[in-house]
Amino acid sequence: METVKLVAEIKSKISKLKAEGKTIGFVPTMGALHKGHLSLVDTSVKNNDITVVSIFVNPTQFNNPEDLLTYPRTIEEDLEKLSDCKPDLIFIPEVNEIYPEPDTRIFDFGVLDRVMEGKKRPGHFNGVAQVVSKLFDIVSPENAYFGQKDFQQVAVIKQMTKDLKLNVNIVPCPIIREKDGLAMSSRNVLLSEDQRKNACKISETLFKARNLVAELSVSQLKEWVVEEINKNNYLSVEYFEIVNDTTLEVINDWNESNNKIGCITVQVGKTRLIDNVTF
Ligand SMILES: Nc1ncnc2c1ncn2[C@@H]1O[C@H](COP(=O)(O)OP(=O)(O)OP(=O)(O)O)[C@@H](O)[C@H]1O
Ligand SMILES: CC(C)(CO)[C@@H](O)C(=O)[O-]
Ligand code: BAL
Repeated sequence: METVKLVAEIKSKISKLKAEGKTIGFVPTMGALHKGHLSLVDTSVKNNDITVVSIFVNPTQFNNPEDLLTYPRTIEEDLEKLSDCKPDLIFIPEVNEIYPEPDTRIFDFGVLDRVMEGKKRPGHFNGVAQVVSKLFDIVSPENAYFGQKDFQQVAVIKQMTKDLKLNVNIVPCPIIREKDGLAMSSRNVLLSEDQRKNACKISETLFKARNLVAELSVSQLKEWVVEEINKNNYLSVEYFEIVNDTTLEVINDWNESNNKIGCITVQVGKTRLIDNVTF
């Protein structure tokens, strides 16, 4: 496992590997790694000759300056955890390596960016698209691995790859959860002990909701989920939407689509957590 900081250096290493016919798998991350990230790395290592992991807290995707400032940074521990998964290259660039000048590109993802996280975090997915397109250009992967926890992000990145005609296969990977059901997330370390204990109510409620589909209409079920979670003093639902899992259009009737996903964002003190389940 080798750590590289410079764009020119990683590009040159990758072009040599490609000339030898090696396939490249890529796992972009913002660090503060947990078993969710490591599951993506394991999948890439299994399915590619070479795995590249990037650790870069991308400033252009943060709409909230305090969120950027408090985002957990644990590089030494991250490298330690990664060494067990045996990826080949770890790319840890400084901000000016990725943005030698400001990225002024504006992407249009239509509905994909107008609902849920796109609506609540203006500019967020534009920043994600900026950094991921730059990273794809640097790493030239055949396969890139993303977690389904960030369900909307996967949809946006698939669309970006199509729009920019990039030859990268986007591989969505399942959500890895803590024992009590809480979706693993780098931001979980920001929770107090009490907040952490109560946060499992989010996934618990989503799983219970799946059993209520036969009894409740879409709007009744949405109300039930929000009320159930908000009963807990530590949790405050920002939104819960049930959407078509491809178009992300909001669903008002169970028969509108076969493939439905319920996406939630919950404020736990100052920390925003997201999760989702299929319906
Ligand atoms: N619990 C999880 N299971 C599977 N993949 C995950 C999980 N958590 C994050 N990932 C994926 O890891 C990649 C990097 O995510 P990122 O570094 O933002 O971590 P994160 O845990 O999502 O942090 P946060 O949500 O606090 O930003 C993304 O593709 C993300 O979807
Ligand atoms: C894909 C990503 C690494 C881009 O900064 C980030 O949004 C993330 O960690 O999910
Ligand atoms: N995992 C998504 C990155 C973010 O919240 O900015």
